[in-house]
Amino acid sequence: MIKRSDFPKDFLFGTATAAYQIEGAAKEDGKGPSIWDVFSHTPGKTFNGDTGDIACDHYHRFKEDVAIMKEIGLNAYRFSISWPRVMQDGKNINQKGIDFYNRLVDELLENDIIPFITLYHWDLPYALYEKGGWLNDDIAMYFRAYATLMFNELGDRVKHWITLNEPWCSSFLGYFTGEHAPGHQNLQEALIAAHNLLRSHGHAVQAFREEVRDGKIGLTNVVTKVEPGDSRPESFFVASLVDKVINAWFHDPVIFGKYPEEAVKNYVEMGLNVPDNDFDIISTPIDFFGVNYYTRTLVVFDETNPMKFSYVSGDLPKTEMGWEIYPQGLFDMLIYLKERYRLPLYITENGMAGPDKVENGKVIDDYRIEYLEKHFEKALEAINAGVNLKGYFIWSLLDNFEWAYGYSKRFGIVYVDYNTQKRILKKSAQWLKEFLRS
Ligand SMILES: CO[C@H](O)c1c[n+]2c([nH]1)[C@H](O)[C@@H](O)[C@H](O)[C@H]2CO
Repeated sequence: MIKRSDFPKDFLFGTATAAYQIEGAAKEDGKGPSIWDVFSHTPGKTFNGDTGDIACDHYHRFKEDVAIMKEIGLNAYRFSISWPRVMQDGKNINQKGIDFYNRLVDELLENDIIPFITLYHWDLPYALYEKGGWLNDDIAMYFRAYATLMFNELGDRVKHWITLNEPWCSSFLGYFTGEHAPGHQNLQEALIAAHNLLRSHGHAVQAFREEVRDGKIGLTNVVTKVEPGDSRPESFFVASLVDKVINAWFHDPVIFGKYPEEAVKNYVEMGLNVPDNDFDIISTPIDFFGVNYYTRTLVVFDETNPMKFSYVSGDLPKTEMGWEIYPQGLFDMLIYLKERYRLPLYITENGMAGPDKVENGKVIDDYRIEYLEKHFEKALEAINAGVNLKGYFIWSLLDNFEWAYGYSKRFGIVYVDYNTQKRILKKSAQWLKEFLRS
């Protein structure tokens, strides 16, 4: 049985959340609309028409939520800042919004919890979307100004920053598949958005070096073990390409100053233009990568698809998201990232959606305890294999707004009754509390 004492003494165990998924107060104290406020209010875009208008009401209940982290014994907390809450139109400063984050940071520090801030977790100010959003090259300057503001406001107390959460999702789900805000379906736009997200990342890192000299800054990406779903050589080929797009497209430019050539060639052969400017800014040195790992990805060759591949579902046990439970993939990808990029790593998200039900006032989520235990074991195995892994943030502290799935998927170690906003520590939270003392 794995114990906390098996991990390095200074290893961080935390939970992760995001502003739009938990805060609520969507129009309070001067907050402006984000693309997710508009997208979730657009009929048909989210399960049941769910929105983040109230969510977990964390904007008003943050002290209670910090107290829960403290009770469990967590020593770190990753959260995101709502850009339109602190700059309603992406430009003008909203002091009331900034004051909320000052209160949250102070509450965390008073409870000996280290804050990790994500500057962008998908909630772009709608006013900037109306100026072209991630398709407008000027967005990098707006993002730099926003980042500089937050570094100046919180950088005296917050020493760990993440520029972007999963730019792959923001660009490919937001501009190609259309599953996420702003709901475009254009692969060329996705490539332009991806590049402007990376340019914005680079500008924020440059601003950070000027404003917070004693801090650490990184980038969090989707990381998934991509494998062929059958034994055809063509499937091995497309799996290698998909691997480059998901696992290298947003890592390579930041470290090597260029996109993975195989993937560039594939896009060019499709008649697409791959942006190639500002790689010197994009590759401004960072201090760590954040790793969001949940599952593996199986792909097969599919000539009926313009992209020549299709996702397929594997035979392993799955979570409520339909994602296979595959802890070995975490180990494999941590080793891959270490050997390719040689940077310190934090697991900035790992967790599962479960069929969580309240019975007699309790939520018995043994499946989540098993999931976490198996992934903790693989993280420790990676550390013992030489990976410089410095922390692990469980997704998530609270059940929350799961984007297009609305409130139908529960990832929290703490159950949220959305009718009453009552929090109930699930069995997994109790297990974690014991683990952190072991
Ligand atoms: C393949 O999973 C992705 O890496 C991923 C999973 N998740 C994420 N990214 C996002 O960062 C969170 O906002 C989601 O709530 C969370 C759970 O879906």
